[in-house]
Amino acid sequence: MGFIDITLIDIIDILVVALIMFQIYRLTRGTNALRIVVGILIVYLLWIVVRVLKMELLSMILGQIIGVGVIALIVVFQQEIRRFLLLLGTQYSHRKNTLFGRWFKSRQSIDRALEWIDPIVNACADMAASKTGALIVIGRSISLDPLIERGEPIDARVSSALIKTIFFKNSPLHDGAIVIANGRIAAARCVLPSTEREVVPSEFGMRHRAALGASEVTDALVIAVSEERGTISVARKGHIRQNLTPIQLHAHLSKVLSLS
Ligand SMILES: Nc1ncnc2c1ncn2[C@@H]1O[C@H](COP(=O)(O)OP(=O)(O)OP(=O)(O)O)[C@@H](O)[C@H]1O
Repeated sequence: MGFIDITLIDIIDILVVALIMFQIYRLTRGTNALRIVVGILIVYLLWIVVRVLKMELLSMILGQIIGVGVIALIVVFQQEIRRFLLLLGTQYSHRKNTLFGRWFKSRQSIDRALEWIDPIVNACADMAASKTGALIVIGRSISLDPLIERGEPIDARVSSALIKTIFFKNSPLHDGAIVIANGRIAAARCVLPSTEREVVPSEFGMRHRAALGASEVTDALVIAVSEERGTISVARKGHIRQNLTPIQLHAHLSKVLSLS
């Protein structure tokens, strides 16, 4: 074109910026952080306009604000930056799984993963029927050590009876979540990070917010059994599927965990 020269590098540049903006939107959607991002964009656009109009004083002030703002941003967005890096890691490892991992993954390890789905589903079905609240985190590729370390170590084979015993109302371990890692119940009484989203279904209390939160910062599957409603929900990648029947829960776990 005559006065605008667009090279391949420009197109890649625009696509990368669009991708970064989209990821920032995904991570901040529904939280206060989205408003902060919009505020920053407005200040930045204003700065560009002011510079084009050669308004020196205002341009200098806005320039200073943006300069200091970078440090303020790192402090304000600690959580989101962490999530962004985790998301990148997750996507990379997921891609590795799809391209090469599945080639080398033995049928044996998939069968092993499926072995402990039955006890989990049976326990959830029974706990839902008896309206026993529960929170179960099933780890995949991202390490859950930071959650496990804050809980009560268990290191036991996954069994339906053990899960129900842990969440039995009078059990000293029933509060918090259990974490299943490498096919073993690693710990109980684990405290999960709560979602910071403002918009969640009105019936969600702390248990379901914690399920969503843990699924936002890790690639784990998080099952919540509601004490109030006797329903089963599963959170994954920041999305939650509610009111699952035991059969639907089984199908969902089998599908997701076979791909781990
Ligand atoms: N951050 C957290 N990490 C782990 N467990 C949590 C967390 N927050 C709450 N819980 C668990 O959830 C229980 C309280 O759930 P609450 O009633 O507030 O949630 P809810 O989503 O309404 O669930 P329910 O439908 O079962 O009542 C706590 O007793 C605790 O066991």
